[in-house]
Amino acid sequence: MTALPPNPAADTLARLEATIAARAGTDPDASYVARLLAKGVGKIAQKVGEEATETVIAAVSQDEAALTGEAADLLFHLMVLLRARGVPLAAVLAELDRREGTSGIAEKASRPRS
Ligand SMILES: N=c1c2ncn([C@@H]3O[C@H](COP(=O)(O)OP(=O)(O)OP(=O)(O)O)[C@@H](O)[C@H]3O)c2ncn1[C@@H]1O[C@H](COP(=O)(O)O)[C@@H](O)[C@H]1O
Repeated sequence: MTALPPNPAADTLARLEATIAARAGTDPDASYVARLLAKGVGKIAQKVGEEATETVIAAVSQDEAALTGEAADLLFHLMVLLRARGVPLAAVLAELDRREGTSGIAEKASRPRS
């Protein structure tokens, strides 16, 4: 089997997932992650929605640096939301792996008509 090349992006997200897990249940006054998790899924989901909106605004009206920052905020809050719902990053990555090579256009065309 051919070895896969190193994947720094996946490493970064895996480290972030471990940090988020380590913060769960710690002092909310000392950790933003702990504070978010203590607020529950509803509040975290709301934050993800807000960060998604800010990312969209940056994409259409701001520079690359602003978009990069908002995208990082969005990914971070999404990772906290996954933790709050008990969905491991590996499950999301496995779903992306499963989709690899399937054209979005072909997949949509294969859906049963409603
Ligand atoms: N990547 C991040 C990260 N990105 C953004 N943020 C925080 O997310 C918050 C978002 O700011 P906003 O202005 O949108 O939100 P807010 O106004 O403070 O919140 P609201 O009360 O208005 O909802 C800020 O406090 C940012 O500092 C992050 N906080 C933490 N991390 C990572 O999580 C790790 C653990 O952080 P702590 O739990 O704080 O130790 C850190 O070492 C980082 O690796």
